[in-house]
Amino acid sequence: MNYVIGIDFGSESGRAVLVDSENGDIIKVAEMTYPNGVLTKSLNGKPIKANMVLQNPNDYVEVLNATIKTLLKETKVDPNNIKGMGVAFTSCTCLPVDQQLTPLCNKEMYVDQPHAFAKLWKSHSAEKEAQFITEKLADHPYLGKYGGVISSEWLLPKLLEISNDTPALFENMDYFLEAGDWIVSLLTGKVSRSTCSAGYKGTWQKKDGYLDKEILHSIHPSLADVYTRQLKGEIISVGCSAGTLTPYFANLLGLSENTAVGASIIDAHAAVPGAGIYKPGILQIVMGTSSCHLLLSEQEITIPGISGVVEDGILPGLYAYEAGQVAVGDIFASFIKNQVPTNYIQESNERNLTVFQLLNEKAETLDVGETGMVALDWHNGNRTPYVNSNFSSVFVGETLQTEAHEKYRTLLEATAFGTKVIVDLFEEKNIDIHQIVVTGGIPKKNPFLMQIYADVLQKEILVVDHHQIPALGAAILGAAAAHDKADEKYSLNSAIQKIGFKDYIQYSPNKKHEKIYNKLYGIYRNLSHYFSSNDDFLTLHTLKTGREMNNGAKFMESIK
Ligand SMILES: Nc1ncnc2c1ncn2[C@@H]1O[C@H](COP(=O)(O)OP(=O)(O)O)[C@@H](O)[C@H]1O
Ligand SMILES: O=C(CO)[C@@H](O)[C@@H](O)COP(=O)(O)O
Repeated sequence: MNYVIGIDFGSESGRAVLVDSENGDIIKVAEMTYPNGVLTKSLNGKPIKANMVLQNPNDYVEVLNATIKTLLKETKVDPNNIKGMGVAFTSCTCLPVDQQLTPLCNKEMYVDQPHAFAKLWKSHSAEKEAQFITEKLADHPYLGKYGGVISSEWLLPKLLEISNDTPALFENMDYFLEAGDWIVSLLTGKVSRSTCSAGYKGTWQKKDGYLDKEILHSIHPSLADVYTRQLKGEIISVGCSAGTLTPYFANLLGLSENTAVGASIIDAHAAVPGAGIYKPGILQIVMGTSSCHLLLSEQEITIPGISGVVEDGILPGLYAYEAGQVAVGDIFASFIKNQVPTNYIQESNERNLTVFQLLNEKAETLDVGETGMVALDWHNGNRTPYVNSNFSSVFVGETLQTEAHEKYRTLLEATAFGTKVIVDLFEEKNIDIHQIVVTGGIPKKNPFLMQIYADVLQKEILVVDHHQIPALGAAILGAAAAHDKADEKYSLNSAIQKIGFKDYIQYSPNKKHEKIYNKLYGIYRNLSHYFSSNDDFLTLHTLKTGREMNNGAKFMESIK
C-alpha cells in the first residue's frame, strides 16, 4: 500500500494527515497547537507595534516534526511506502531567513526584534505601506488583478515595512519567504516559491512575472532589486514536485529520502483539490468566521473587490479567482453575544440546546419573507465588491413586534445575499458557476443555513462532510509530486479524482422560494447601492472608530 502525507498549518495549530493514496482514505490525523501561540501585544515582555501579529517560526518545524512522528508511531506504516507530502499554510504568513534558511529570530542579535519573527497573515501593521503601494500602482494593470487593492496582509507591504522600520535587518536577510514556501524549501534543501503564494500574495503573474524594477524603485529604492535578492527563488507550479526530502529532514522525520515534496499551497486554496474539485464552474466556499470563495475558470477577467485572479494559482492550466466576505460566522456570534435576550438563553439551557440550535428551530418555522426584514452583512466592512472596512450594517423592516429569531434569520439571509453578489459578479461576466461546494467549520453545524443558501442562490449546494479538507488537499499535492515526471499520464487531476473527498451532503434549491428571495435580494442590492455611496453613512463609522476612509475605498470611489 502507498501513502501520502498532507500538513495544514493554520493560524493557531497545525495538523498532519496520513492518507491512502489509492482511495483517499484518511488513516490518521495528528494535531498540535503552536507552543508559542500568537503574539499580539508583546515579545519577550516588550510591547510590539499596534496591529502586528507575530509567531515563532520554530513552532512550525516543531509541529511538522511532532505530528509526522505521531502519524508514524500510531499507524506503524513503512516510511518507504510514504511516497509524497504536501504543505498547506495560512497566507500571507512570512518570515526573514538567512542563506541556510535559518530564521533571523534565531540569531542572538535579533531575539528581541519583532521584524525578525514570522508575521501571521492577519498582521496588519503594514497598512501605511499597503496604502502607499496601492497608490503607486493606481495605473498599473496588475491592480485590477487584485481587485483594486494591495492588502497590508501581503508580501510587499510586509517587506517594505521591514525596510522602513529596520533597514539593517532588511539588508541582512537573504530571503523573505512565505512560511509554506519556507517549510517546502527546508524539506527539499532548495528555495522555491509556489505559483499560489507568489500569485495571490506576492504580485506575481505567470505571463509577466513580478512587478518590474522601475515601479518597485518608485515605491522605494530599497525594493528595486527585491526579486533578485530577498524575494528570489524558483517559482514552481502547484501540482509539481519541489524536490525530495534532504537527508537531514528524512532522518529527523523518520521518512525516506525518496519522499517527494509538492510546491506549497495556501490553506483555503488547498480545500479546492481536497474537496475533489478539478473542473471550472464549481464555486468553493470556505465558510467559518469569514468566507473565502474560490473558483476555477478558463477565462481571466477583471472583477471589483476580488482578492486575486492567478493563472496556475490552484491548478495548472486554469485561472483561479479568490473573493471574500469579511464576516459570516462572526456576525452570528456577535448577534448571539450581544443581542439575544435572556429568555432565549434560559430556554436553550433548559432544553439542553445550543443557542444556535434554538434560534434555528424558531427561525425555521417562519415562511420566506415573514420576518419582513432585510439586513446588510457589513458588520466588519465589505470585501467583495467594495473593499471597504468602514462599511457597517443596516436593518430595515424592524418593528415593535420583532423577535430575536427573526433578526437571526435575517442575518443568515444577509450572508447568503452577500454570496449571491459574488456569484452575480462572476455570472454577469459570463464566468460559469453551476455548482457550489461548501467546506469550513459552519456548513455541517447549520443545515438550515445551507438550505437558505441553496434557495437564495437557486443552485445546488454540496457540503463536504469532513474537517481535514485543506490537509487532504495538501496530501493530494504530495501524491501529484510523487508522480511528477515519473509518470507523464498521472496528473494532478488524476490525484484529485482518486484522493479528493467524495462524500457530500446535498441541498437542492426550492423553486417555490425563488420569487420572494429575488424580491428580498433586490432590496438588499438597493440598500447596498445606497449605503455604499452615502458619505453621511460612512461618517457614522469613522466617527465611532476615528478611522479614515481606507485606500481601497478611495480606489473604488475613483473608478465608480
Ligand atoms: N451552528 C452554527 N451556525 C452558524 N455558525 C456557527 C455555528 N456554530 C459556530 N458558528 C460560527 O462558526 C465560526 C467558526 O468557524 P470555523 O470554521 O470553526 O473557524 P475559522 O473560520 O476560524 O477556521 C464562528 O464565527 C461561529 O460563530
Ligand atoms: O488569507 C487566506 C487565504 O487567502 C487564509 O490563509 C487566511 O484567511 C487564514 O485562514 P485560517 O485562519 O487559516 O482559517
